[in-house]
Amino acid sequence: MSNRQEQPLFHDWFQTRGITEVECLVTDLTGILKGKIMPANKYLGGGRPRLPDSIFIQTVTGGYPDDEDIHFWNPAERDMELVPDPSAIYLVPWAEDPTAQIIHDCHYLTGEPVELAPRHVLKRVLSLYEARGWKPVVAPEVEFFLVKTNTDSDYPLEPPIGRTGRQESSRQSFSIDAVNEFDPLFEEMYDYCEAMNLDLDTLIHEEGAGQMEVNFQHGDPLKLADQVVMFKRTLRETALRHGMYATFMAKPMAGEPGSSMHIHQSLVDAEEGNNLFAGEDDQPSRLFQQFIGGLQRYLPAAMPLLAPNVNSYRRLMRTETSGSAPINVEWGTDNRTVGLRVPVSPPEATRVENRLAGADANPYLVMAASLACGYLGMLGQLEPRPPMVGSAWDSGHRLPDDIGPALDLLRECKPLADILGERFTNSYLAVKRAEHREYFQVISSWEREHLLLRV
Ligand SMILES: NC(=O)CC[C@H](N)C(=O)O
Repeated sequence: MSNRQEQPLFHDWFQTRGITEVECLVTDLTGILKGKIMPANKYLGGGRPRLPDSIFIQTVTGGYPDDEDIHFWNPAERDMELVPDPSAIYLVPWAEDPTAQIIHDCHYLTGEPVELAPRHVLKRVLSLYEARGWKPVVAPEVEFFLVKTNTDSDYPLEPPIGRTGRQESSRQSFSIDAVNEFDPLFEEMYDYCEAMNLDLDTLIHEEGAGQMEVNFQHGDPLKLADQVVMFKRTLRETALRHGMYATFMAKPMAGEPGSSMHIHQSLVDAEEGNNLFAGEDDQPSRLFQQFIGGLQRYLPAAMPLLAPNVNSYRRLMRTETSGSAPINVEWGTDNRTVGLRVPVSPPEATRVENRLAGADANPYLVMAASLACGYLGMLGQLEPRPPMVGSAWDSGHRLPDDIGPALDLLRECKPLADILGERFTNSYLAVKRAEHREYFQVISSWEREHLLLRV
């Protein structure tokens, strides 16, 4: 690829901030940032950085799927060129030397985009909307826990010590002072986010000990997925600087609720900007109903993208500490027991909040999957089931309860694979199966506790 239209823009951006170093970033399937670090002058003057496309068939532990799962794979790793997105350039506010971090797309040397890249998968879904004159709008809400640093993986995580020198020991949902326990950390987090132009809206204390949530301003899905990736990195870094870990695991502690990544979704006319989910007489539109019909039909098969780890399904179990994590695909007005909540709002803000994804998921893939399901519903004019009134905890259409059955559903769902891309879907399935097999080789403390001397 020889065009370099973005070069003058980067040149000015770098010059204004005295940038000496560039981190070229690509998100892998898990959401881990991979890439290359380059001196700024080399980045501006030289060729584009390259990576092998095998970064997209790596498991979270850095392994690769077995041969039988990967028969579709070309054994020769192909090189990809990293192409920067000029709208995804951020400062690294904690770096000593002025450093830029830029999110890149991946292209083969022939110029075709790499279908395995999560950012490409989201772009692919968005292009289907664009072709119909539709523009989806999303607002993510991301939960996380602050925990004490922990270097022994066999040892359970613990809530951190706040400014008072104490650990939280009761439910502190929405408490301002429980957030302020970590004031120096959050002050720095806000400074960093401001320096990076991340559109944070609110910060609240969630139900768990040391569990918080940030909400983002609604906007374009690609931009917001980029921002969630950047936010996770920023918060992890800030917490480390304050002697803690920030974790986005879906269920980090057994006796505490899990962490979600709720996504509010609406649809606007690309030209006029009016909300297409708002109907006549304050009623939601047919498109809105069909979007929900699509979520209900296809989300069970999309669960491996919304709940991608063994740990994700621990959040989705009905227990005393499951803490409003829904385990169904029902919908209802202002109902937090359903997977698809419709907040009470003026017609122009008509939207549905998909509450199923865990905070551990890759935001590009969560948005791609959820928007793909809604798109299929609108295309097929699917009718939703009647809205749920009252609690859906013990009723409603169930979801797969583990990653294994969830992967089986995805493998059998051709309409989703067609939208997300067949090569991507096959690779994703193979990588997740490999991770599941690897997990199964670890003998847990539960087995030692209960089986060692009894069976
Ligand atoms: N704010 C909430 O609704 C809590 C969500 C819950 N923590 C979950 O994992 O889904």
